[in-house]
Order: sequence, then C-alpha cells, then structure tokens
Amino acid sequence: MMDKKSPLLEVIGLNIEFHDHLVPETVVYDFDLTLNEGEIVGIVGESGSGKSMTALAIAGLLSRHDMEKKGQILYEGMDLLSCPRAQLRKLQGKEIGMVFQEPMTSLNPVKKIGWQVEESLRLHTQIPKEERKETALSLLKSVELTEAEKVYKMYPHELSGGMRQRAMLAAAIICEPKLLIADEPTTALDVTIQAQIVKLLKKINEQKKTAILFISHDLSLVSRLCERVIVMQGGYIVETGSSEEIFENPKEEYTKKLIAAIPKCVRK
Ligand SMILES: Nc1ncnc2c1ncn2[C@@H]1O[C@H](COP(=O)(O)OP(=O)(O)OP(=O)(O)O)[C@@H](O)[C@H]1O
Repeated sequence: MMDKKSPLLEVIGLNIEFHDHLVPETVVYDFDLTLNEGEIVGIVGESGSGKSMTALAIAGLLSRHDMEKKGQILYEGMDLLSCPRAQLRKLQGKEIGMVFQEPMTSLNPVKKIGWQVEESLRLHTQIPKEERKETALSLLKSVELTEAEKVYKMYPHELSGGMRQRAMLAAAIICEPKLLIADEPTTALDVTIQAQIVKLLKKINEQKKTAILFISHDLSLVSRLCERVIVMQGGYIVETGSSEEIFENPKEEYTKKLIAAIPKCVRK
C-alpha cells in the first residue's frame, strides 16, 4: 500500500471573528485548505473578502485579544492555533516565510538591507557572521539584485519598489522555508515588475520545492502562478479548483465577474 503523506498545511474550518464592536463580526467563515509540499495555491477575491485575515492567521500573526479564531491550522500536523507561542516563533521565518504588499512597512527603515536579509539566520541558526553574509549576498544575486554587494549596504529607501520586494523575498527565504506566504506581493508594483516577481516565485518553487500560498485580488496573476485557486467573497470560499477549471469554466457568478474584470490583453 502507498504511504499517504500528510499535507504540509491543512486548514480546517477556520473562522475569524472580531470583538472590537458592540456586535461581534465574523470576517472569515469555515475556511478549508490543503497545501502539499512544493505546491502553489492561490487565494483570490476582491478587497475585504478575508484573504489577508486568512493569510495572517496561517502565518500566526493574528494574536489580538479582540478577536477569536476557531478551527485548526495544522502545519505538519501541529495546530498553530493552539500550540505555545514559543513553538510558533520557532517556525516563523524558519519554516514559514512571509512577504507582504508593501516592503516599506515590513522592512526596518534604519537597518541596512544585508542586516535585514540575514535576520532569520541570526534568529534561527548558529551560522557565523561571515557565512551569513555570503549566504545573503548569494541570495540577493539569486533574486536578481545583481549589484548584491552594493544593495547589501543600502537602506530600504535607497531602493526602488521592485528592488525592495526582491530584498523582502530574499529575507523571507534565507532559511529555506517549506512554506512561503505571499500576501499581494506584487500589487504595489507596475505590470512589468509584477511579472518578474511572479517569475521569481516560480523559480524559488521549482528550485527549492517551496510551497507557496499566494494571495491576490488579480485572478490573471494567480492563474499564471498557481496550480489551484480558492476564490473568496465576503469571508466565504465561493469556489475552488485548478487554475484551468476556474479560468476556463467558472461556476460561480462572482468568479465570472472577476474574470470579466481582467483586461482582454492580459487574459491567458
Ligand atoms: N479590526 C477590525 N474589526 C472588524 N473588522 C475588521 C477589522 N480589521 C479588518 N476587518 C474586516 O475584515 C474583512 C476582511 O479583511 P481582509 O483584509 O482579510 O480582506 P482582503 O480580502 O485581504 O482585502 P484587501 O485586499 O483589501 O486587504 C474586511 O471586511 C475588513 O473590513
């Protein structure tokens, strides 16, 4: 009999509820997801559909007292919603990397890029300083920041938006995480740079077998990168399937509208 490997990530019945108003407000309902090693899955939906809340919960970054999370987020079988915080911190940046829409808010403005790219290595490994630098420089080159030595010594404000996003990506993958969560990583960038970042994510996935959870409002982008797509609306999953199924044969009106909103020139 074939040995059935458990998925890298399994989200079961995730509900996220805010308690900061008089009446509690649920923003994510019964979210389910299975992500296998090396797989790329996309979450797509319009603004306010609950994509970011879901991504933040999976990344273990929703720890506010005024919200309640129900369900399970199993990373290699361990429930991130109920495990001790110290356990979660061991995974963040090491096993689970994250990139967000606006690197300017994620990067520390007063620290040089090299320092920030190396941060997870400093936190999670005993690798000596010189070796950390070498690893960071080679990674900066691999995310196509060709003048790596120069970029290493620069501050975030000295880089363009696209370069900052590449540096963020390098910082997110320096420990070779098994899972990369990318929440609208290309939204602030122009179309050409967007395509380059998507290509880069594909390269990382192919070379390192990194599983990627890619969050975007742009169905065209999602379908180019992801094998499977989850469509969200108003906190609910409305449709899920392979990129091809969703794009070629959408079942839900909402998905059809998302496809219709894509300019003809960028449709597949
Ligand atoms: N503190 C809060 N209290 C109540 N509701 C909130 C709070 N923060 C966010 N929300 C709501 O949660 C819902 C989901 O937001 P989320 O950021 O996940 O959407 P999104 O799909 O990622 O959209 P966007 O692409 O604009 O970020 C939204 O309706 C938002 O208004």
